[in-house]
Amino acid sequence: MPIVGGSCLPRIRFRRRLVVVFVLTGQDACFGAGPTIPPAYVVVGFSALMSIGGRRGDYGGSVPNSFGTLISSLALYAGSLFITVAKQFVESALYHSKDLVIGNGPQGPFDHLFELKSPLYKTGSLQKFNPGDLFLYAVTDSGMNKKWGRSIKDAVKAAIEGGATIVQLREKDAETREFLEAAKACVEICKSSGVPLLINDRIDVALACNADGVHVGQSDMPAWEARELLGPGKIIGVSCKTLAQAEQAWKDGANYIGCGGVFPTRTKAANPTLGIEGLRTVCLASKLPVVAIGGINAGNAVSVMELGLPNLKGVAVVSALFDRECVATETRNLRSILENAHSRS
Ligand SMILES: Cc1ncc(COP(=O)(O)OP(=O)(O)O)c(N)n1
Ligand SMILES: Cc1ncsc1CCOP(=O)(O)O
Repeated sequence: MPIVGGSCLPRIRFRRRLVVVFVLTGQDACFGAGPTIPPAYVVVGFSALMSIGGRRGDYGGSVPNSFGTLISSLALYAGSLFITVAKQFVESALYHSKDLVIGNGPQGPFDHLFELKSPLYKTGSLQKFNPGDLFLYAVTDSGMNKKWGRSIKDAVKAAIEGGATIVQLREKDAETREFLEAAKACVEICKSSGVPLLINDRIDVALACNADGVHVGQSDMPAWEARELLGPGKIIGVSCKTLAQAEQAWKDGANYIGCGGVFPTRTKAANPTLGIEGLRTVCLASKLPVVAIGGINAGNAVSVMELGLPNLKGVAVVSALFDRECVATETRNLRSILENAHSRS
């Protein structure tokens, strides 16, 4: 601080100069590798010095000159030191607990660890993922939308109108440039409705259109590498069929897993079916929220929701929404079925 020069200090007695120097330098000081001195330390140091300096009665009577002031200052100092040490202790415990599995439950008790360690968390710019958004996950398919004469943009608009809570652009056949243009338009639509938009597989497209995140499969870029590229504020979903894959997704910093195919589907070729029991097994082991996918429609969605597992947050659907004439109507219908089932469970 440039003003901590003797000539810049006001004309005051030596002890009070000492106090001013202490206050001005103390606010940026560090003890060894420890934390920055919080303002409370500075205040305490200030009042302690004033109480010592005050013994000779040279401060004009505005600060009480007492041993009590010194004692309460020291008590305040001890209190704030305790809070700092306790905070470090808890953060360190969370850090070292990252890979602990507690029972077989789905709770994932330390899943906020990543956010705690993130610098963005401290600046308040970390976008929090809400697992409840997985409730009705609309996953697009360019082939189906073409078949019904819809653009990706219109399909996404209709799904949101019908009540989709999150959208994924899964455009397997699209050219990159065409896909990026469509993705940018969908980002705008989703942003204005407060619905997160994820891109299937294409981290490059997700970055270019500033999507809310990506969904990756077991043969795509590993989630931890996607996380490094996207940063802590983006949503990452991983397809998982096994307990080991679910465990890995958690370790890699994913936000949720997509588990399926639960029922047989024609949308994804050569995709083994897990069945409801397979879904249950993965959900019970997963420390991340789960969305079920594969052959889910208005006729069987209730059997998925009725599993009643706390980390099974919803269903992801392609053909039951997009291989239909009216996307908004199908989405609305499925949403109401899910809500009814949810309120009963
Ligand atoms: C929510 C959700 N879950 C699973 C998948 C399947 O993803 P992936 O294994 O990458 O297969 P493709 O979608 O790429 O065929 C998904 N897309 N979404
Ligand atoms: C992408 C994907 N991953 C597992 S099953 C599946 C297809 C889901 O499509 P649909 O909802 O039409 O069965």
